[in-house]
This record gives sequence, C-alpha cells and structure tokens, in this order.
Amino acid sequence: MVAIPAEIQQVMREAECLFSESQVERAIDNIAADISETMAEKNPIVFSVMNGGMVLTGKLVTKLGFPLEISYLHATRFRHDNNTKSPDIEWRAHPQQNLKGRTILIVDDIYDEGATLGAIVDHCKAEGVGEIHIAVLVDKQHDRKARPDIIPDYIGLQCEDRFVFGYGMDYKGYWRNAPGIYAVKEG
Ligand SMILES: O=P(O)(O)OC[C@H]1O[C@H](OP(=O)(O)OP(=O)(O)O)[C@H](O)[C@@H]1O
Ligand SMILES: Nc1nc2[nH]cnc2c(=O)[nH]1
Repeated sequence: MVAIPAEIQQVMREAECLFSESQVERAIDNIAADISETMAEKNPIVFSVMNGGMVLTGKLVTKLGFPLEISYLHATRFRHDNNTKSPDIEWRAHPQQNLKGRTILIVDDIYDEGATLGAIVDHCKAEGVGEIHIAVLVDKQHDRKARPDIIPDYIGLQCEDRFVFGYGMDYKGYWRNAPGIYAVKEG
C-alpha cells in the first residue's frame, strides 16, 4: 500500500470552504436550466474537458432533458518540471467526432486564465464546428484572462483569486471528489 501523503490530508484540514455542497448543487441546477432554455433543439455534443470537467459533466447531463451526445476531450496546461504551469496546452485527446456544422457544449470545472478554453475553441473552429457553447462551474475573478474574446456562456459561481479544489478541481491530483469548493490556505 502506498501511504496518502501527509500534505494531502493537511491541505483539506486547513482549507477554507468557499461554497458548500448545497450552494454548488444550486449553481449546477441554474446552469442546467439556462442550457435547457438555449440548447434543447440543437442536437449538441457535450464535451467534458478531462480531467477536471468530469464531475460537472456527470452532474449536469442528467438534468438536461433533451437529446444530446456525450463525449470528452483532454487538453491540459503543460507543466514544467518544477510543476509551474505554462500558457502552452498539451493535447492528450482531440475530439474524435466530425464537428462540421455541429453545435457543441464544452464543460469544464474552472475558467481561470482561459488558455485551456482558448485552445479548445481554436481547435474546434479549425475543425468547422457550428456553434460553441461553454459551461464552467467556476469563474475565477482577476485581470489575467488570456483570451478576453472567450467568455463562458454558462457560469455557476464566481470565486476569488485563490487556488481552489473540489467538484472536479484537484489539489496535486487529489480532492477532485471534495463535496464543496475549497480554497487552499494562504501564507
Ligand atoms: O483557464 P486556465 O488557466 O487555462 O485553467 C483552467 C484549466 O486548468 C485545469 O486543468 P488542468 O490543465 O490543471 O488539468 P486537470 O483538468 O486534469 O486538472 C482546469 O480543469 C481547466 O481545464
Ligand atoms: N484545481 C485547480 N485547477 C486550476 N486550474 C486553473 N486554476 C485552478 C485552480 O484554482 N484550481
């Protein structure tokens, strides 16, 4: 057995809960209601952005009472050896479907600097996609947005400019399963 790193337990003990489970669930209900109003007739493909988008995608799709296809793509912020993130995106799985003329819904956990969503939108446009809709659980508030031209259509919650985890978002690979949105203790 490989032990759980002590840091992983400690980060949760010390974290600040920014949004409780019931607050997040309400936000997901609201996203689902908005998507249902605008996308019900559009025969969309829903793309979960792996890994972080999987929790929101799973919770969302059962609330969408209209025909849709579910799939995934994997674009991730490239990590340097020292674990800092660069603006470069590493594609691990492109969409496999023919996107020509299709309406798609991109579902991700967090819109932070926006480099990830920017690369996804650019790729899908190059593939001839019809309409692109974007849903994120959290929009992090700061003025470092890399692609001000890309604004998610459906946003669950606005969060302060701190590193957050839970509901799909990880802390060093852990706590994507946390039932709330937590901020790592600062200082
Ligand atoms: O708006 P940005 O600054 O581009 O950051 C947001 C992206 O960062 C996280 O993914 P990450 O690349 O860490 O991979 P993960 O989904 O596996 O956690 C998150 O899931 C978003 O996809
Ligand atoms: N887990 C996590 N992933 C991110 N990717 C970009 N910002 C964040 C964040 O605050 N938390």
